[in-house]
This record gives sequence, structure tokens and C-alpha cells, in this order.
Amino acid sequence: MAQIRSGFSTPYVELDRQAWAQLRDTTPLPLTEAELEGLRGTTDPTSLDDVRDIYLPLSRLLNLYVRATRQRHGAVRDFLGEDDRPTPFIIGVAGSVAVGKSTTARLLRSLLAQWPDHPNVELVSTDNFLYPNAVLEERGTMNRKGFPESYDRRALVRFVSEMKAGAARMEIPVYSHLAYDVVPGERQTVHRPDILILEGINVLQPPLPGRLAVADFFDFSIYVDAKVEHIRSWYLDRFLELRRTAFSDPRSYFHAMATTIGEEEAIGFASDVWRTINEVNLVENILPTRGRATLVLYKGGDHAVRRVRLRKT
Ligand SMILES: Nc1ncnc2c1ncn2[C@@H]1O[C@H](COP(=O)(O)OP(=O)(O)O)[C@@H](O)[C@H]1O
Ligand SMILES: CC(C)(COP(=O)(O)O)[C@@H](O)C(=O)NCCC(=O)O
Repeated sequence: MAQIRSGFSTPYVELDRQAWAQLRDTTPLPLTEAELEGLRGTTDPTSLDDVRDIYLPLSRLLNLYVRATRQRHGAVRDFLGEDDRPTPFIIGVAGSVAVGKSTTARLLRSLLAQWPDHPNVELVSTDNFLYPNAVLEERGTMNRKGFPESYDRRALVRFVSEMKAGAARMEIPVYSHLAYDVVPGERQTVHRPDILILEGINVLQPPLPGRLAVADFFDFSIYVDAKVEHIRSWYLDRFLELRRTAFSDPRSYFHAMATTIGEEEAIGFASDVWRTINEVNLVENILPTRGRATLVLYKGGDHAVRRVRLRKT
């Protein structure tokens, strides 16, 4: 089977894994198993087969997009009589908590940096723009972390628009999953890359009336999708794995989960966090943005991508 057909005209094409994999053409596989191991998130089983079948065609498509976008920018500069000024190609990576966005984003970073025409690829997560816990607590919204209003959207849009305008370097805050909070006083410097990947659950949110949203500056966007019940089980598996690893660090916000709290109670806690925060956010805010993505990766219960939907025009 190749293209999955529907009965009416559509600007989208949906391909099964096999048909998509063929679009890799001659793109080489520049990753070893050991390098892939360093890019995979906790409990994410993405394999070299997945890299070959899914991410190499995507890397090839993105390379074509970058070249075409540069040509278009050149045309506008010629029209304005302006000098050449580099501006990053911006890719958004959206999807639920625990769906595997960060693995997708890190893999793309590594593969895209192999192309000689765009070797500098920066990756930024929107969690750096979450309000600190103290602010969320003061507003009574600690249980809304990850919802659109929990981010400093003005600062996020300013960052992306200045990068798009060609800013040579920008400083942004730093979020720590270990501390479960923004790190006071710490800053990350982002130098102007050839490609900027912005990864976060809400990057495809439409703008508030009269405002801009980060997605207004994207040249390409990817939504990582899977059934809610699969993502829930990935979230719980990861929580239990983190309980065995990261949470045993005394600096971890969830340290008690690895010490005084038993496994059954920890599972109950994680299930509640999923049901009352992450699933609500997925259904109310994240899933409704899927239709806005240039490309959707549909994962099966084993994390492997089964189908790809691409917006053609
Ligand atoms: N409480 C936590 N402690 C340590 N690391 C975490 C915690 N929660 C999430 N992470 C890590 O943060 C990264 C981003 O997670 P998340 O936002 O859920 O997105 P995704 O699973 O789609 O990449 C993942 O690599 C995950 O392993
Ligand atoms: C930090 C997150 C909101 C993800 O943010 P993102 O990187 O997508 O901007 C998420 O990992 C999170 O902590 N959610 C809150 C509920 C929970 O503890 O899972």
C-alpha cells in the first residue's frame, strides 16, 4: 500500500510507513547505535530502523524546504534592494507531554546538522519560558503547568521573532526538570543558527486576538501524535523509570517519590497528574492544534511511527 486515499480533494497527503520510507531516496544514515542512544529520551525505544524509515526522509524534505525558503527570502531582499542577511529557518515540534517530542527534536537536530548547507542547528524547549513555580503558586495555577497561560508568551514570541529577524545572539531563561522549576539567575545563550527547532507542547497554539503566536514565525511544523491511552501509559512508564533514576537525586522535586512513597502510591500520584493536568491539556489545548501542523507523525502503541501526514501546499 502506498498513499492512503480519501474520497475528496485535500491539500494533505497521508502515507503509510513503507511509502514514506522510500522517500529517503539516497540520503545517507549518519548515526550509529551509540549516537542514537545519546539522543533517545527516558524509556523512548526509537530505533535505527525508525531513523532510516521516518527521520531520513524528513531530513531530506526539510533540506529541500530550507533551500526553497532561502530562495524566497533572497527574492524579497532583491525586491527591497537589501543586502543579504542570514535568518534562521524555524521548525516547531508540538505534541502531548510524554509523546516523545524531545527525541524527535534531538534526532532532527543531529540529522539536519549533517547537511553542508545548514550545519548549525539550535534546539530550544518552550519549558524555558514557563513562569517560575512561585508565580504559578501566587496565581493559584500550579496545577496548570504546561497550559498556554503558564508560559510567558510575550517573552517567547519576542525571542522567536527576534531570532527570525536575524538577531546574532539571545539570552533565555533555563528550566530544570530536576528542580521542576525555572533556575533562578541562569541563562542560556542562543547564537544565530541556520535552523532553530522550537519544541514544546503548545507551540502550535493560535495567537490571542490582536497578538502574534510563535507559530506565526514557523517555516515548518511537526505534530507528534498517538492515541491518548498509549501516551498515558508512556507517561506512567517514564514516571516509574524516573522514580528509579532521576528522582533518587536529593535535588529532585519528586525525591519523595523515590524514597518515602511506595510504588503503588507513586503510580496513583502519576495517574492523577496525568488525568487532571496533562490529559486535560492534551484534549483542550494541544490536540486542537494538530490540524495546523505541516507534518503529523502518527505513532503506534510501541512508539514506532505508522503513518505520516504532510501538507502539500
Ligand atoms: N520529572 C522529570 N524529571 C526528569 N526528567 C523529566 C521529567 N519529566 C520529563 N522529563 C524529561 O524531559 C523531557 C521532555 O519531556 P516532555 O515535555 O514530557 O516531552 P516529550 O516526552 O514529548 O519529549 C523528556 O526527555 C523527559 O524524559
Ligand atoms: C514542563 C512541561 C509542562 C513540558 O513543557 P514544554 O517543554 O512542552 O514547554 C511538562 O513536562 C510538565 O511538567 N507538565 C506538568 C505536569 C507533570 O508534572 O507532568
